[in-house]
Amino acid sequence: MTQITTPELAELVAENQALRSRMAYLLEQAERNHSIMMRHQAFDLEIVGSSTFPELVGAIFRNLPIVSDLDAVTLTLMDEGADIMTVMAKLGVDFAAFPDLTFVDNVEALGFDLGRRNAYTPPPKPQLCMFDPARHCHAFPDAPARLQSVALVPLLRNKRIIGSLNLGSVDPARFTPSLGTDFVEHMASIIAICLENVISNEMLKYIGLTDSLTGVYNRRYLDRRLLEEISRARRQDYDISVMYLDIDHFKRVNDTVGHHGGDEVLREVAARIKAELRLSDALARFGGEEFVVLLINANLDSASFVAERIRASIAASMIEVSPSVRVSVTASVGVACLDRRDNGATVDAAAAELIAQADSALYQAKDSGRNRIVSFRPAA
Ligand SMILES: Nc1nc2c(ncn2[C@@H]2O[C@H](COP(=O)(O)OP(=O)(O)OP(=O)(O)O)[C@@H](O)[C@H]2O)c(=O)[nH]1
Repeated sequence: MTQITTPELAELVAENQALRSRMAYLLEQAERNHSIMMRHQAFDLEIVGSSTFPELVGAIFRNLPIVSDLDAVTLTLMDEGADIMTVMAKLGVDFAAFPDLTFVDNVEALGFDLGRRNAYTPPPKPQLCMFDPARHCHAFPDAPARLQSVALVPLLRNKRIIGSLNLGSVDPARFTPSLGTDFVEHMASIIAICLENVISNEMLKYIGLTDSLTGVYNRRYLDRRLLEEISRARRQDYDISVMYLDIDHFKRVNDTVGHHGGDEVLREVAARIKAELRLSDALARFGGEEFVVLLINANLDSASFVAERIRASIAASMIEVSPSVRVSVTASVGVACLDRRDNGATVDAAAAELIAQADSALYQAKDSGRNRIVSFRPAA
């Protein structure tokens, strides 16, 4: 039997200790990686589950800095023609709540190295580099102090660049050109899918709620909104009114200037009505040459006052339907205010009643000569 000498024993003990501490270190690393992976999985699940644009963008800005231990996260989205911004604003998205979200109207403004591109050119790679305020001011409009290194990661859908996910750190070694980009590319691909998904959902929602000719809301939207507003007005005890507007002798307008000219008149009338309203009011085309306006926090007198302003603005000047053709139009308006003494009626019944009252006032306006407003006065 061989004897272990004291020095050999000491060496073995030291080796054992080194192995133990190495194993403890590896275990700690594995646990850390596991917890990072779990956090990222939870993040992925949250963004995949976001059904609206503000929900998704909010989740990214709120969680990604924590999950990925970042000091700045911003998003730049491609929005040629400002369609996304317009639709989101119409759907009530408050952009002031997302200062780290910006839009550009051309892909060059994203700052990627695009070179000469054709259908076969691979998509641009993420840029990992030191933060340069002059070069990166668009990606980080509100860069935190001491920002040192950044990653600008293209958001790609079917090789199309839909934007850029911009990550920043105060650690200069966090994003360097020599670092692998698989991880950030994977993260950006999930974010890109989610963004494309919610944006197209919001677009569909918008198309389903708006009138394609005039761009104002359609009847479906107003019917739904009216129910919500009646419930809220009852709860919070304020007045809401409805205005039913019909262009006078519109058949004659069409006969005179043609159907396209008539369409132009409808657009201009919608614009003139809108110009007299507050942001909280809702304007819808109910069909044909009829528009309905829902006025929030307006009693019969103030709604009638707004209606008179609208009537006057439509009658005030001729509408140019083409460079050489102009036409004069007038409109009749019926106005009614929600009767809040009648709290027993269901919200549906109250909505139908309110519209019917405005409609009957409109008929009176037509009957008594057109180009006028009539307010519905309920029996005392
Ligand atoms: N250009 C255009 N015309 C439309 C549209 N929808 C409905 N109309 C026309 O609107 C006209 C409505 O005519 P009427 O309902 O008879 O009413 P009016 O001529 O406005 O007469 P009063 O309402 O009684 O003042 C019809 O000629 C429809 O063809 C549209 O989207 N575009």
